[in-house]
Amino acid sequence: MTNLHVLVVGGAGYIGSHMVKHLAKTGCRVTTLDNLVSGHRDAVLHGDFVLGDIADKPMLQRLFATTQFDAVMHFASFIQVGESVQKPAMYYENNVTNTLNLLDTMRLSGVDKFIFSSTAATFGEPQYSPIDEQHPQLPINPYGRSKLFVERILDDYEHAYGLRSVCLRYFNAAGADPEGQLGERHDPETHLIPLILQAASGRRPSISLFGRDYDTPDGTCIRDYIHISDLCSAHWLALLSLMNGAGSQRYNLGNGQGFSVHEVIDSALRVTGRDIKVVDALRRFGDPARLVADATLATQQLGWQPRFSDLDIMLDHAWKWEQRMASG
Ligand SMILES: NC(=O)c1ccc[n+]([C@@H]2O[C@H](COP(=O)([O-])OP(=O)(O)OC[C@H]3O[C@@H](n4cnc5c(N)ncnc54)[C@H](O)[C@@H]3O)[C@@H](O)[C@H]2O)c1
Ligand SMILES: O=c1ccn([C@@H]2O[C@H](COP(=O)(O)OP(=O)(O)O[C@H]3O[C@H](CO)[C@H](O)[C@H](O)[C@H]3O)[C@@H](O)[C@H]2O)c(=O)[nH]1
Repeated sequence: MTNLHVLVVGGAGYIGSHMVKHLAKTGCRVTTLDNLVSGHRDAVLHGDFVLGDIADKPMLQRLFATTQFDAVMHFASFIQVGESVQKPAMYYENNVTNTLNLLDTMRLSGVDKFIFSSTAATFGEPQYSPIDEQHPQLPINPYGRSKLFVERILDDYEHAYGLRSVCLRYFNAAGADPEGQLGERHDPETHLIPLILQAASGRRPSISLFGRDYDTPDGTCIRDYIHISDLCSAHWLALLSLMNGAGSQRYNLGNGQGFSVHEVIDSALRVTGRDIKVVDALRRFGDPARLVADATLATQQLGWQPRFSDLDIMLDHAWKWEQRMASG
């Protein structure tokens, strides 16, 4: 299926830009729609680029009236948990209201396949581990709730309008393009791995370690890091399943293997060979001790197999990108 035309909303961001490259490699036609609020124009390496905001309904209507898309992948949202607690209105507006603009334009234009970036944050405090799709979804912050609302809206839109969707609940996206062309470039950066690597490259004086008193073997939080390339392959398989007529699906995406903050720092020390100054800090509000995915359903139903589950490989790819950034 290489003659598909896919609209990638948020394709100038970290995950979206890798997806654009992945789709182009498969031979798909790709259009990126992004307002560049946090994305980068030079991260869109393939296809057409439309500068626009999904808040702008007339712009969406014009875009869908002039171009026939086979499917939409939606990466655009605000993504910081802490900020969502301070500014919930901003999060609900961009992540929910604006997503509704996109969905309504799609249904009125007859585009009925949608792949949505959901998150582990829809689950809230884990009741058991690893977290499968049956786990209750009880988010504890506006960011997680905004994503869960969209999941629920999508259930209703399939029922009423036949709009089929795959919600992919990523755990911790990590790594960078193995060919070194793309990587993570958030500003401000809040994610652990790029922050550690910025401390290694000298772009930051140190990394703060948020809490050593969690109920985990070394006292630091455990997360399930998933390589960006593996996220892209899951999106591709999800798209194929919708193209083949499957109904809506929801999948948790991770490696099923958790690494503590301490283990991530150790990996960065091995991979970079640099000194990394670690400063102990208080717990960050709202961080569960352990978040690990059970991604069995995605492996069984989509045939998805993560290729880069080795933590050092994720760090190595991210380090190559960080060295590029550090050298300007
Ligand atoms: N990074 C992670 O670990 C992670 C984990 C779980 C889920 N997610 C989800 O994956 C998606 C992508 O995350 P990311 O890390 O690539 O984020 P990102 O901030 O790098 O990318 C988001 C992109 O969307 C664009 N955008 C935002 N609002 C827009 C709007 N109204 N109109 C048009 N474009 C808009 C931004 O300019 C940016 O290019 C997000 O929806 C996020 O919630 C990310
Ligand atoms: O400077 C830092 C940054 C992070 N951490 C720790 O490192 C771990 C990972 O933190 P990240 O900020 O990298 O990632 P999160 O697990 O908080 O967030 C990820 O998972 C969330 C779901 O729970 C959201 O989806 C979010 O977008 C996604 O990046 C956490 O234990 C955090 O406390 C530190 O010790 N120091």
